[in-house]
Amino acid sequence: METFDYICIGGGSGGIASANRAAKHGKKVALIEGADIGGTCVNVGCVPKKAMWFGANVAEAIHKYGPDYGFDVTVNNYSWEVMVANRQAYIERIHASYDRVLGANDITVIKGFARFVDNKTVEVDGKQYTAEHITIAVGGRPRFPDIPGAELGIDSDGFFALQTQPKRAVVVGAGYIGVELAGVLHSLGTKTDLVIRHGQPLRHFDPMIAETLTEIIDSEGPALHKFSEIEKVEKQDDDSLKVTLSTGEVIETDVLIWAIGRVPSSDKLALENTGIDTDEKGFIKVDKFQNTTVDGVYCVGDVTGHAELTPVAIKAGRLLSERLFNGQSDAHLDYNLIPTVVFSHPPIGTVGMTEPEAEEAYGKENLKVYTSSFAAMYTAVTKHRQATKMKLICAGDDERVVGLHGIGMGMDEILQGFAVAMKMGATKADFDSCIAIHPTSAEEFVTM
Ligand SMILES: Cc1cc2nc3c(=O)[nH]c(=O)nc-3n(C[C@H](O)[C@H](O)[C@H](O)COP(=O)(O)OP(=O)(O)OC[C@H]3O[C@@H](n4cnc5c(N)ncnc54)[C@H](O)[C@@H]3O)c2cc1C
Ligand SMILES: NC(=O)c1ccc[n+]([C@@H]2O[C@H](COP(=O)([O-])OP(=O)(O)OC[C@H]3O[C@@H](n4cnc5c(N)ncnc54)[C@H](O)[C@@H]3O)[C@@H](O)[C@H]2O)c1
Repeated sequence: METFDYICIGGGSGGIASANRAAKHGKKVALIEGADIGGTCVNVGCVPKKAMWFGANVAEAIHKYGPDYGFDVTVNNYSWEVMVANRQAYIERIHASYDRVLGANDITVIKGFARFVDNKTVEVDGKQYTAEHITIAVGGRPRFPDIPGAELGIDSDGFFALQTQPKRAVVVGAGYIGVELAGVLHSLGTKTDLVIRHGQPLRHFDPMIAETLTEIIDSEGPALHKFSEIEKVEKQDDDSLKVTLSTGEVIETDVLIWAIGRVPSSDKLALENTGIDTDEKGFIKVDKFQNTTVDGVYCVGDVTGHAELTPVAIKAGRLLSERLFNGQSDAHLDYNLIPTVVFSHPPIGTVGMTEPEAEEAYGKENLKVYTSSFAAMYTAVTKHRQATKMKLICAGDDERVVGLHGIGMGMDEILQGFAVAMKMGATKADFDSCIAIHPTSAEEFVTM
């Protein structure tokens, strides 16, 4: 049995970050990864998604907005294949950079899937490893529904594996992934249908966001099928799919993409050999220090079920190593005010409470809500005017900003700085005291 100071199971966002930080503090570290280094974010998540979102924006600039800026362009061809090749080459460079850093930090990378033998021992391909400290960072995987023909569909991993552009696609799910993938496909020219169970996508976001996104999708596409579930999927003679909705509607398509949520990958760890508890969905239970129910075993990232975002996994992993190996006994992640962006068309940025959440927390009478609505200037000079909407939710006599929400072009890049201000406890007066940058969309947040 090989012994380390620290073992991280899962070479994704959380595992790599925690392993590198522990090694920086002089520890002998092993990182166990069964698939590609970088995990979900690098291989089948944030990175390839964002690359394709940029591609979709190029398509919109050429086809939708370019003509009104005076461009008379003839596009000879759009090659999905070229885009995929360049995207994957970029991902290969990220792999190489990870390998370099892990190597420079003297981290032992063990290829294979780990399972627990007992609280202190893990096994990979028949070989056993032990460490005083073990962190689980195994992330999750997409969920498939239990309906006839579900297996004929693909998930977000399958979407990134597509080597040619589908002419037609049905995307199912009203969350981040459904909205983002449907937006990308639609902008790149695939005839896209987005099927959702309720009346609006992203309905857990602030109502202004969900309403505005719905209005924009209703007018610009993709085709939105509300209050609809998929009843069955059938393969046709020409290999296309026939998708029957609960409304009786039938859609013929080339690909069906399930984006109905993800499940934690805790089920393959043989946790029954340990005292590690999970909840009923399989998420590993942790306290605020990322401790599991077993001493010396910790857990970070998506498999904890808290805020499934890459920077959250990274930060939790680094802070854990600071606590374990650098004497920072109180180091832990503050899960409040986590900013998040949905790369929809247009993008959405949100940090803090939604209006209903703030009403619940502070009482409606103690809130002041400021809003702004205008056409994004980039689109205002074209015939494709697109709304931008912003909202500030302020609480108490000092009008502390407790929620900031926006949908519109540029919102993805606008959010970060305002999130810093909110972390520092900014009030409406602080926002007002800052001089606007003109002409931008961001200035609306300081001129409401
Ligand atoms: C389509 C999509 C788009 C996304 N876009 C964004 C975005 O724009 N911004 C953002 O912040 N987040 C985004 N996310 C979420 C983000 O990818 C995750 O929150 C993040 O990757 C979680 O990191 P993690 O370390 O918990 O797990 P992961 O990154 O999933 O890494 C877990 C790793 O563990 C490995 N593993 C699993 N079981 C074992 C085992 N038994 N032994 C060894 N290794 C194992 C897996 O192979 C995997 O590599 C997106 C996710 C998806 C699916
Ligand atoms: N931009 C980003 O930061 C980004 C992008 C993608 C994913 N993520 C992260 O990954 C997580 C997972 O994303 P996701 O989109 O898979 O999950 P999600 O939980 O955001 O959305 C899943 C959606 O599927 C719906 N759904 C569930 N069962 C269904 C069924 N049987 N039929 C139809 N619809 C069904 C749900 O109502 C929900 O709207 C997100 O919560 C987010 O934290 C982040």
